[in-house]
Amino acid sequence: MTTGSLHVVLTDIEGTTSSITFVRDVLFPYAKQRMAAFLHAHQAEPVVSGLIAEVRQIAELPASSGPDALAAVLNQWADDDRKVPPLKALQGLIWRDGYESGALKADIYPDALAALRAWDAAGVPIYVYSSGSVEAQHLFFGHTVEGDLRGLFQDHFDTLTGAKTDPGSYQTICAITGYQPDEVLFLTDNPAEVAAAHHAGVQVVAVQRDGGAPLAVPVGVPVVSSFADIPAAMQPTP
Ligand SMILES: CSCCC(=O)C(=O)COP(=O)(O)O
Ligand SMILES: [Mg+2]
Repeated sequence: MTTGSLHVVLTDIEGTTSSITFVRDVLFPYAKQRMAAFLHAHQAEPVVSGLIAEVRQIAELPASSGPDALAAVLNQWADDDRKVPPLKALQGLIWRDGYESGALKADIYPDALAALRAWDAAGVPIYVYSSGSVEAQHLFFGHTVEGDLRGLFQDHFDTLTGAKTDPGSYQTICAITGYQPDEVLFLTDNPAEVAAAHHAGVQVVAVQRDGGAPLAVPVGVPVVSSFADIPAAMQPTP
């Protein structure tokens, strides 16, 4: 743990700022139920057709595979919570309608919102790193139960920057944002992400929400159940 040397926040979404329940029980089913129809309707559009080509390549499907076969693969990936970039991008495209119609409203833990607002007010830059696509992250924070929160964030990263379980991804984010790893406070609920960021030299606080099973984290990494419990020595300053 360091004192007074943290100058930027990098946060995960699902299980950290916001509940796993909303993502798994609301967002994922919403996309799953609409995946086949979405592919049928939009397969000729350049963005969607590029994503379909990626799915075919990753799943080793023939070029003749149609929307129903593709949707079956994509929905299985979603059920397995695979963080495959074209799946995450397609989910984001499908969620757009739900957010814009008001059918979807993202949640955010009150303690997370309070801390994010306080850091932002103090001039601490806040970045998001989630497996959800950058597009999905904008939609998520643009349509929360607390209104449009996009202004809190400096920028967003997704798995196009690299897997969240790869230490190199955190080094890439540091290079892009211009911070040294030990200046970055990363918040996440995922032990594999904790380990990867810690390995990269990033300062990590593990977040364990809703009384889940104890997180196995490297020695010295604090585990909190609320952003309000982030140790004073790890509070970022501008
Ligand atoms: C941007 S909201 C959707 C979240 C999502 O699709 C996901 O896979 C959650 O991943 P995270 O890295 O935020 O735990
Ligand atoms: Mg998470």
